[in-house]
Amino acid sequence: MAFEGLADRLQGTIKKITGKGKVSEQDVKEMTREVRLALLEADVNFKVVKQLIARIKERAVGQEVMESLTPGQQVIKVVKDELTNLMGGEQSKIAVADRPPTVIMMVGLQGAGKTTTTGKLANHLRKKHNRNPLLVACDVYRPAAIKQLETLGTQLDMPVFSLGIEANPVDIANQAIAKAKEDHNDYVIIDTAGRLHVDENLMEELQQIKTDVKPDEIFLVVDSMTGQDAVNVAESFNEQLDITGVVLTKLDGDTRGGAALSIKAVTDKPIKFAGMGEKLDQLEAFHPERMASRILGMGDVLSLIEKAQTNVDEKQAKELEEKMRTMSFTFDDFLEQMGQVRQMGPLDDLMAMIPGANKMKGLKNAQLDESQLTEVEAIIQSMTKKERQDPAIINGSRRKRIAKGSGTSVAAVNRLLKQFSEMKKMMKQMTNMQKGKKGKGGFKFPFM
Ligand SMILES: Nc1nc2c(ncn2[C@@H]2O[C@H](COP(=O)(O)OP(=O)(O)OP(=O)(O)O)[C@@H](O)[C@H]2O)c(=O)[nH]1
Repeated sequence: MAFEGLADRLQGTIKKITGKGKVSEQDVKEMTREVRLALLEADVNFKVVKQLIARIKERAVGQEVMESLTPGQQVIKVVKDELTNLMGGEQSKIAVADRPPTVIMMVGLQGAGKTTTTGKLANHLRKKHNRNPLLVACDVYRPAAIKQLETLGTQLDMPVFSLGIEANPVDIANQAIAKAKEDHNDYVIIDTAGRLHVDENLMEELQQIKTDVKPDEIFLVVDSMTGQDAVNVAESFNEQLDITGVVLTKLDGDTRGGAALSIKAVTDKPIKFAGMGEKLDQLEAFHPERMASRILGMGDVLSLIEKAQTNVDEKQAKELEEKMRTMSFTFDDFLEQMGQVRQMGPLDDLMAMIPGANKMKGLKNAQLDESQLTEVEAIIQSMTKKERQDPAIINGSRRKRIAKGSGTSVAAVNRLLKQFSEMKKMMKQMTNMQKGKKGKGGFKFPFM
């Protein structure tokens, strides 16, 4: 899970100070020392750490904390603010050219995930912004790279412009832009060549494309798992190309987060997007504040809601809400609900967005296991239609049969039936509470 190692350490540290009614300078000193160590261990650039700690210290012993009624919490707010600022403060939006098409040039080293990200970005622009991009294959040194982009284009059902490996990348880019104007593509995303290392010839070629094409954005794609190496690569590309933003890939596997926390401070260029998996819909706009929240275990409810809005069918959600209110929610609905939650991505990532979920005892290793979801689905599928609607009729011998049919155990079946009945009880209580408050039910199912 992204930032897991860093998050674990920081959360332990801040827990100690959160509840304090009084915060002494000594407390702040101890906390900042631990934060400093946690960040260095996460491979955050040491200069960046030094400056950050100085700012946290200054604010944490300042008036805003000392005169506050909840100094412990106020200190954590300072840490969160400063982490947010470190990652760029506000979310940085993607450019829109006055006259279409908007041209985005993708640059980066080989293997960083440039081509995959080109596809993901095109998908994001279409899904979230209703745009109609043209993808351009400018990596003429590797025929496989052109093929890879064409395959992505087919998967996404999007046009890909290529002139094979004989043409000059500057010509390809120019002709692609002319074609985009003709075909009314409002974005042109150029996938350029990568190299194993920062190399003079490559930079010259990229500079030529830049001078000729005048892109609205130059996105550097870096692999976040490479930590400070990614920061050094970003520094070189920025010096030579004056990039406009960074896309951090493979953040899903980056438990440390050193690149994410250092890149903005070192290059002064914002992180625009984060790659959270290999699939084409696993690209997220980068929100510094939400990321800081996740690192500090405060959850990221906004991203969760946005994910739910994209992946959960609104009509089905309304129907489900109605069923819950009228208490006619069955195992069939439960199965459907699970399917929708699954579409939202790996459970671990979802849980990281729920405030405090990582602190719930047993949740981390027990209930987050995908195989358990599969088990639950198998059990429900082994019930008869009648049983799914009214699980109270499932007696001892049926429990055994269901366990056998689903390849699980009677204990697992019993557990699920118990959980379901408890969930219904809880729904009833919540519905009653809502009724008491508003006179009318308005219960919302989690994730919706
Ligand atoms: N887990 C994970 N894998 C990713 C992500 N982004 C890219 N990858 C994987 O990283 C590998 C390299 O990606 P490519 O897109 O082929 O790399 P590239 O930078 O275009 O490489 P060149 O075309 O050689 O320059 C592929 O296996 C991708 O699936 C991400 O956000 N998360």
